[in-house]
Amino acid sequence: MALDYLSLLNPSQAAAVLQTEGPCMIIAGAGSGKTRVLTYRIANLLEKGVDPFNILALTFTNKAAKEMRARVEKVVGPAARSLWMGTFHSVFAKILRSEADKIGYPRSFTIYDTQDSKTLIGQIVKELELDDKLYKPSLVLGRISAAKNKLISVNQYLSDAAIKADDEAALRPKIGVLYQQYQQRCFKAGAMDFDDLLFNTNVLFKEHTDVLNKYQNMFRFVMVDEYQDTNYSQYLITRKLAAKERNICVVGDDAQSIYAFRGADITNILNFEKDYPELQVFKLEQNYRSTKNIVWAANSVIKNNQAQLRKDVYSENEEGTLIEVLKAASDNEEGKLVANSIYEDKMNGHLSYDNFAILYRTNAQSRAMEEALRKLNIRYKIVGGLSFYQRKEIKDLVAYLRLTVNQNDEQALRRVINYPKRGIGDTTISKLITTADEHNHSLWEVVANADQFMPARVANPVVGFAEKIKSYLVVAAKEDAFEAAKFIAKNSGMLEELYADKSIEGLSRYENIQELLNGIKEYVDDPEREDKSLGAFLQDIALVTDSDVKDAQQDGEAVTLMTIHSAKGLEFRNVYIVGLEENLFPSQMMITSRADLEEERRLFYVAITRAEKKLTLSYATSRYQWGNLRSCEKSRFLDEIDPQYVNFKFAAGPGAGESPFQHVFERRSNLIPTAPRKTAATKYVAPADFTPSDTSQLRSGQRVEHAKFGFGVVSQLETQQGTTKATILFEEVGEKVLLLSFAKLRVH
Ligand SMILES: Nc1ncnc2c1ncn2[C@@H]1O[C@H](COP(=O)(O)OP(=O)(O)OP(=O)(O)O)[C@@H](O)[C@H]1O
Ligand SMILES: [Mg+2]
Repeated sequence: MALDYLSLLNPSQAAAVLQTEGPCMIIAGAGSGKTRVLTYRIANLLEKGVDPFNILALTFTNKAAKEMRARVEKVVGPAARSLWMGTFHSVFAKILRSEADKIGYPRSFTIYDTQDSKTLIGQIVKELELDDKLYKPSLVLGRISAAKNKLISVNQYLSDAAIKADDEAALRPKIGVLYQQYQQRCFKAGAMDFDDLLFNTNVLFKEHTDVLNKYQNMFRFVMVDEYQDTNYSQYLITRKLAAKERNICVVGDDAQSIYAFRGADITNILNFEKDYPELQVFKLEQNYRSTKNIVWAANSVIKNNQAQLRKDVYSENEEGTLIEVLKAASDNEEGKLVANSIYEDKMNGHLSYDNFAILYRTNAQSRAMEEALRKLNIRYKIVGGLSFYQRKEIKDLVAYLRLTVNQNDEQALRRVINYPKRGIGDTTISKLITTADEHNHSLWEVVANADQFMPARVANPVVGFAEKIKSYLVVAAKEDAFEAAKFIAKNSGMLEELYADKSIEGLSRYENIQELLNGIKEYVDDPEREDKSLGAFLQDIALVTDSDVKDAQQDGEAVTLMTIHSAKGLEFRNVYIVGLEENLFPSQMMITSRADLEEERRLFYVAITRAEKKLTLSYATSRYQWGNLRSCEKSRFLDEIDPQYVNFKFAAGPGAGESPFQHVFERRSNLIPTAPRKTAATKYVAPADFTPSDTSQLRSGQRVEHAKFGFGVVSQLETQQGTTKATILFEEVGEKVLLLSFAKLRVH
């Protein structure tokens, strides 16, 4: 035995690890070692001689899977590499890659991301001439997604009286029709969205018992982490797979269920008991992660929830420091307080920036934090948010790659048919789309044969485009993903177009493309990679969660910034939970019922329990929202923590609201040599995700933000020969006259 792992477990944990046959469930508190038990359980099975191909372990993020695999490898060696381990989506996408043809999809199906789905829905709404305010793509997609997660097919949706009544009551009677159209279009395009990956796996297993049998025999041992967050569709897949051998082990914590809004269903835990009467249940109550104070505080919060299985979580670790609360006058000041506190703790405790995490409710809150960290020259990485693969130029090139692998991919085709510009106008594109619809052809078929029904002048560039894509197909068939992508980037004209743009933004777009090519190179150079094709690479990136992308990009020690949702299962020495204000956390949008409030509270519980040694909470008394400064009230959650575990010392006293650290902060900024001395406290720093707005409707008097000059107000607009010049009075640099077409402004 490479490692005596049983000595690293308490008796209940060890019992759960040794119980390898039959169904078992561990529903236990945060930090009690559930994930550790799963890991060692797998190691134990392998040591008992079980073939790694017979073990399926489902985790919540790709990152968690990677970590689990690494830990198993430490115990059992390279056998760990052959385990089936990953998120539901990645594992079943892989299975569909070899079985999709049985349910009518190509094996090389495309995976539509959320943005693709929304764009497609937007197009259908337009074509059906529906009100796009009523039928917002995100809302429609939400309804479709909820239906799919409950395994409600288009036909069931259209014929279900209760659903119909619901949609009619919401004045949105056409959702069923949109679902139908959307599904048809995806199918025709050979594409599946994220929910389809699970929905279609269910269809596959239902309609093809031979296939189900094959996987039942293969996955003799099934394990699921974070079971409380599975939805019905996922529940059914695991139930079907485990039906034969009944060796299924699930671990989770009902108090950490935070995905009800996406269809996660706590009744899956209750169903589990019904499905397997012979179930073995293990209890883990000792938290090994956090100090006593943190565990006590977390318990005092969660006990306000009515809907929960009673658990007694305790810690044998040191009592630790009290939980600190920081009160700031504004969101910017909140950022400063947090950045300063991180700096001090790192210096005083000789810690690494990796020990720190800042958690927030919404992605937008990262801006103030980023600004403050940058001013103190503290490295950070953002997990989630606008990821690399969300950037326009990356999506453009990826669209070319997708189209090369699957010509029916309509979203990809539309994205690049006239990019870079090749003389195919909007009217021509509309004509192509209507022709495809009228004749029930895919858009690609129409594009490739445009010369048959369009005058040569119009058809030539369209056919030329199709010829280009066909030539990429040939290259992709004989070259690896890197060579193919490089060829496509050049031949499509994208590289040239981006290279010609010498602005800072243009340069960074060009660099991003290079970065993508670097990434593909790294992918094909991996000695363990068997399939180096473009198709394999695309599948890989379609499934990387944002967190994984950032992970791969950043190295060196850095503070982690992320939403609480993406922090699930993770742990950090020092944790900051920021923005503890009413309407932000708990979120105004999410709380319309007691159940919603309880979900927000569970989210707070998840956040608190990420901390090992020190927890800091912060809030601001005013904050910009939609361009207006609003005053804020502190979150009710702060009052729910038993006050004996909290140190409110910064919130009271004269001058409350001003930063108690202000002087410290200023002094610090000056101490750090790399921070520019004079301007450290005031100089504008553009946020990392600076995305310019559409300025076609810009009016004078409007407040704008420029990546270099900061905030300002438009004082004059002047249009001559189609070129508009804007005179803007900037707060920091004074008046500037800018050409609107180049200016890259964000309108507030
Ligand atoms: N018996 C043990 N002895 C020492 N450390 C332990 C033991 N069990 C777990 N730990 C440590 O406690 C921490 C929490 O464990 P783990 O992440 O497995 O908990 P979890 O129940 O999965 O938490 P969460 O609910 O947040 O997912 C980890 O750092 C783990 O290594
Ligand atoms: Mg865990």
